[in-house]
Amino acid sequence: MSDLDRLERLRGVQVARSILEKAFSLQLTIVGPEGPLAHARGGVMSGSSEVCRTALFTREGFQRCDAFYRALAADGAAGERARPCHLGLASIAVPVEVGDGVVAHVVASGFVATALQGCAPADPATLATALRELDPSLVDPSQPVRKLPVVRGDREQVVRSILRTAAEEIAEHVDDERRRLRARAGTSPGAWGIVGTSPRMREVFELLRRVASSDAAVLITGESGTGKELVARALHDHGPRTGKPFVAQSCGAVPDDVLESTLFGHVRGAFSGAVRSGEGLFGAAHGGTLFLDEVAEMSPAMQVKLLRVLSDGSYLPVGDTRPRTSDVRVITATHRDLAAMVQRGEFRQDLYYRLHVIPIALPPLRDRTGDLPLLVEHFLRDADSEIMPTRVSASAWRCLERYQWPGNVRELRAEIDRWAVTAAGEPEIGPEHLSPALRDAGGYAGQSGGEAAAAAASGQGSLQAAVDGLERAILVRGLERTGGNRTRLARELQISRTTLNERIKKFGLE
Ligand SMILES: Nc1ncnc2c1ncn2[C@@H]1O[C@H](COP(=O)(O)OP(=O)(O)OP(=O)(O)O)[C@@H](O)[C@H]1O
Repeated sequence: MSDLDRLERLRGVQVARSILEKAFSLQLTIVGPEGPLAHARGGVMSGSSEVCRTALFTREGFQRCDAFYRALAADGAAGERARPCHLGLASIAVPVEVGDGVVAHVVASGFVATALQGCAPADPATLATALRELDPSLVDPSQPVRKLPVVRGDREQVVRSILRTAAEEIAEHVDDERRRLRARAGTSPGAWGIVGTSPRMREVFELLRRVASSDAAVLITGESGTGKELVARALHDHGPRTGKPFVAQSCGAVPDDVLESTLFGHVRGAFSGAVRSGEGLFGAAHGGTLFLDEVAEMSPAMQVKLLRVLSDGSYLPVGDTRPRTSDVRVITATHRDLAAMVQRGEFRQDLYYRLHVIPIALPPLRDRTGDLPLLVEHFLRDADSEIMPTRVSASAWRCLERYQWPGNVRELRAEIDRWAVTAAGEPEIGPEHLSPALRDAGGYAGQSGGEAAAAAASGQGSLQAAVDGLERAILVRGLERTGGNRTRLARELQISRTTLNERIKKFGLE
């Protein structure tokens, strides 16, 4: 259910609508920044007068009516206002104010006003001409024109106060909802369950805060392991669909027929092996969020099917002829440049526009190394291993910072999990405990002591390599500990200074 849907269902709004319809034959519409909800669905507003319905049945009439409401919502004028629509019919709009902003308008429209400032009483002949202009085939438009609801001066105040009551109820609801979301999400990074305080991540959090409470389509881009699924889940958890299902599916490397039945379900006998019907993910995620990862990998045929369900919420299970509908917020992600794919004709442009209403670009880890300390702390805490050191030496930090992290945060997490083995029982994490690629990045070549120990313990590799690895690790740590004081280190290791020098040279530790 979208935000506007919820507003339409508020009790105060329903009562106001019913009074306006029954006592005044007027329609009530909530108009958000994207226009009226009923229009967004391609429908006619409830209680529309016959004239409005007639006009709305033509494409041109629908577009003009929609443009009128959008202009009304975008109009910067403060306070209540009365305007004539494209047909010359009157409307009264009351703003819904939350904080210092206007989030929507509650509008009564489609009537003739006898004494409304800014709206001359509509003249039936002009109206009939306006209707015929929309569609010359309209049969005698003067008929519906005669049945137009009329609001006389004295009743206008009653209409306004009904609209105000509805607007106040909506404002209260939006305010409550915002406070609730702020309390849960806040703007603080940690509150999203996503670690990072770098400027790039702060921009991401700000975007998340703005879009979590809406149903707007979000396209998350970023290299593999940058946290795209984490972000999609955070959007779900901090939005109005929390508590409903969150379902994730990758579209990469999945054959079309499998992906189709996974997403849309199938009926019994639809394909060999389909002994019973199966609900697809669109059905399973009803009311919640469906996260489609690697959306760029979808075949053209699947792109058409996705476009359809995004357009009107309907889809066909494999082997079925009856369309189903589902209310799902779809969030998509890709590591590819979708805009460039559209240009090359590899991805449908119409689908692209549907998907990337709100683009969120996640930076690669190498572009936000300032977040490394927090991330490392976070994963060390997560690893919760009693034998793993929680301190990282300065030289190990140098490796972490210089490394390019092609696998991004996922790779960092795996690296830290590895330390539970390579650095078990050590006082701190040193370069020798890191993976070879990380050590190389920091200028510490060779096999680490931890690796050598792990290899020796598992009986893999030569004994000499294991002994060398251990010896090297002892020297590296010793040099760090003593600040490079070889006399002290030689004493500690109970070897001569000459032997120590030889060893240091052998392992290239000068
Ligand atoms: N900023 C972050 N804070 C904490 N954990 C993170 C962050 N970013 C990513 N992670 C963790 O890294 C791992 C990978 O994240 P995720 O699966 O969301 O990445 P992805 O971009 O969707 O990857 P792929 O494109 O390969 O599917 C997960 O374990 C996730 O929890």
